[in-house]
Parts: sequence; structure tokens; C-alpha cells
Amino acid sequence: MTAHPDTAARHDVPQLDDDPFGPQLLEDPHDFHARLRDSGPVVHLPKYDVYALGRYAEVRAALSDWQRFISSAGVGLTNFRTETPWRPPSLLLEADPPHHDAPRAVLTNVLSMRALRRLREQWFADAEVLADEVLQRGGEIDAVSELAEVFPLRVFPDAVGLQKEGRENLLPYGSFAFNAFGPRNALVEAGEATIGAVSAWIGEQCARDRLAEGGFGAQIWAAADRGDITHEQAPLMVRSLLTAGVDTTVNGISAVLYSLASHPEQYELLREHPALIRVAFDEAVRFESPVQTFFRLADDDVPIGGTVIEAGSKILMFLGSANRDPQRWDDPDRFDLRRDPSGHVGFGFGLHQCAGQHVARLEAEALLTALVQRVRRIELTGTPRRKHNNTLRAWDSLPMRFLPA
Ligand code: HEM
Ligand SMILES: C=Cc1ccc(C(=O)O)cc1
Repeated sequence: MTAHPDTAARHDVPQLDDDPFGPQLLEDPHDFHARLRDSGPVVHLPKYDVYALGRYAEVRAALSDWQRFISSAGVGLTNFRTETPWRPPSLLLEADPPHHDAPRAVLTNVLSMRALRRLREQWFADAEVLADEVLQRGGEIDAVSELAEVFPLRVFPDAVGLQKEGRENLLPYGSFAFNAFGPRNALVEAGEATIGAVSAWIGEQCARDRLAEGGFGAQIWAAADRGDITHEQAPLMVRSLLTAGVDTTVNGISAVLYSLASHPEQYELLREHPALIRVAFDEAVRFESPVQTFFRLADDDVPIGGTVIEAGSKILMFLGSANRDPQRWDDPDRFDLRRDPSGHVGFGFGLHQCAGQHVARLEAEALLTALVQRVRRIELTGTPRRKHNNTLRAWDSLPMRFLPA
């Protein structure tokens, strides 16, 4: 910890000089998270002049207090009050009540567990086909490119009602959007040459006449016909699905496959007790936190953690750190299907809690159900390789062997 005389007065809190968006910490954030939690409830990061929350109690408090920790100035480093966002703000993620209310109510309805029941049988069947394909190829695969990236792209674009052509734009679009929540570093610059064309394709797919009958997209447009939202809002809400709906589940599935492969006794437990499948996914979301961070803006001088964060400050919530806070979790660094992971903040918490969490859980449940029936053991056969992203905890490669039951 280094005190900066010129700013310590303004920030009467501990300071850490780390760069949470640098390659070292993106490769392995855990040591930094421990130092962040140990330094105090609120820590200043001079690198970006933001306040950091690493403990579960303060992250949960900030997520719950949407009035004072606001989203409409952006949930990335960019402050929409003083800087121009790279794209028009999301009507959900980057909105506060009352503007947030109607779009949220519509998406909650379109993506509800009840609404997803009609997809369950098809998704389970698609997962069985994919699991059979993996075993027919001998079971030696890269679980990222041949499983975690394949299944969401097989089921989700059809559920949205997207045309078949151009779906290869979805992952790069999501990766760029998640990088863009962070600083304009090399990860963001690497995507800038192509994001224009990719964004144009994404925008075109949100138009009513591109979306198949009965899909999530058409249901959003139908909500506009009913007057639940406006017709101007409908395409942006479809854009939310395309932004948040793929890279997240790809890395959520990678997380649960990696966790099970690196804890073989947990996979055995899962095969003996398939009822633990949904717990396994949420425990993996806690353990790996595919979405690591989000920002808020202090809308007023905000008391938190025994200090006051001055109005206009950006606050960085470390969801991944909160999900491994020993003050909240017993033996937090252990992937344990016997624990109750509910209360984790991997899907956020409160007003903005993930509107697509049931979609994510259904995808994971379908795939894990197919695997536990067919695969006796999952093991790593090489060194996994991470894919750095300013917001996502992602894998580039997971060399694995799936042994048939
Ligand atoms: C493992 C998969 C996923 C993870 C870890 C995840 C994580 C999150 C988190 C942490 C938030 C809270 C953002 C905040 O508080 O500022 C969030 C919000 C959101 N997520 Fe997810 N998500 C996942 C999958 C999905 C999917 C599949 C969809 C769409 C089908 C989706 C759509 C959304 C939307 C629209 C919001 C904004 C909600 C609002 O602001 O009211 N997410 N997600
Ligand atoms: C969890 C990430 C997330 C990203 C983008 C959006 C959106 O574009 O609304 C929502 C959630």
C-alpha cells in the first residue's frame, strides 16, 4: 500500500497501486482480491482514481442501494455524465428507475422460468446430441471451442429468433462490450478495428423484420405493440440479449467444466446425485465469477464501510472477490457441491440482478444432465489457457478428456 500525499487527504482510505485490468491481475486476480479485502472495506485505486469494494458486505450493500450507487452514468469506467459512451446506453444495465422499470418488467417476463419451460425439452435434446458427438470423437477435446462455445451458440440465437447468417459476430461483439466496461487498454484497442462492422450487424438483427416468430426478440416487439414499452425501445432491448446472452454463458459453462475437471471427487458426487446439477452451476458461478466486476457512480456523498465516498466518484465492485470473501463463505477457495451457494453475487444482486440468469441456468442444466448420464470422468489433459477480458473471467482453451460411462 502506498500513500499519495496529494490524494490521501481526499481519500481517507487505504490505497493500492495495482492495475486490476492489467495482464497480471487478469491472469490471476486472487492475490490482489485478498489484499483488497484485507486493506479495508473501501480502498482507493489511484491508477484509475476509483474506489474499490472487495468485501461481500460492501459489494452487497452497493448492489442493493441503486438510489445512491447509480447505473445511469454507466457501469464501466466511462462516466456518461462527462464522457461519450461507445454505444447508446443499455435501457436496463445502464438505466435507473423510473426509466429502468418498464424494460426490466418486459425482460423479466420474456426470460422467466415459466417462459423457458417451452425450451427445456429442445435444449435437453440438443445437449444430448452434443455430448454424443464429443464421445463419438473419442472424448479428447478442447472444452471451450468444442463444448462451451458450441452449446450456447446452438440454442440461444434460435431462442432469440436470429437469422442463421452472421452469428459468428456474437462472441466478438460480447467480448468487445465486456472489455469496454474497463479502461481503454490493449484489450479494447484490439477490438476497435472490427467493432464497427460487428455492431452494425448486431443492430440490424434487432429490427422487427429480422426476428423469427415466437422468439425472445419477437416477444419484445410484441410487448411494444401492447404498449408495455415503446417501439423505439424494442431494438435496444433485443441488443441487450445479444450483448449479455452469449459470452457470459460460454464462460459460465467453461467455469463449471473447469471446476468439475479440477475436482474429480466433485464430479463423482454429481454423478451419484444429479439433483445437485443446478447447485453445481451456481457454485461454479460463485467460485469462478465469469463476470468479475461492475462499476457504479456515487450519486451523492455516500456513507459506506465507515467512510464517505464523495459524490461523482466511480466505484468498482469486485464481484469475484466478494464471492470468495472468508467473512461470508466457509473455505471460499474450495469448489464444494455440498455448500449452499445461494447469496453469491455472480449474477449481481437487487434491482439489476441478472435478467437472464434462468436462461444461463437452463443451458448449464441441459448440458450437465447430458454429460453426467454419458461421462464417467472428466479430466484435464493439458494446461488450460485463460482469455483476458476487462470484465469476464474467461478461458481460451480447456484441453480435456471425457471418459464414457
Ligand atoms: C453465467 C451467465 C451470466 C452471468 C454470470 C451474468 C451476470 C450478470 C450480472 C453480474 C449482472 C448485473 C449487472 C449490474 O448489476 O450492473 C447481469 C445483468 C444482466 N444480465 Fe446477466 N449474466 C449471465 C447471463 C445472462 C444471459 C444469458 C442474459 C440474457 C439472456 C443476461 C442478460 C442480462 C441483462 C439484460 C442484465 C441487466 C439487468 C438489469 O440491469 O436490470 N445475462 N448479469
Ligand atoms: C452482465 C452483462 C450485461 C451486459 C450488457 C447488458 C445490456 O446491454 O443490457 C446487460 C448485461
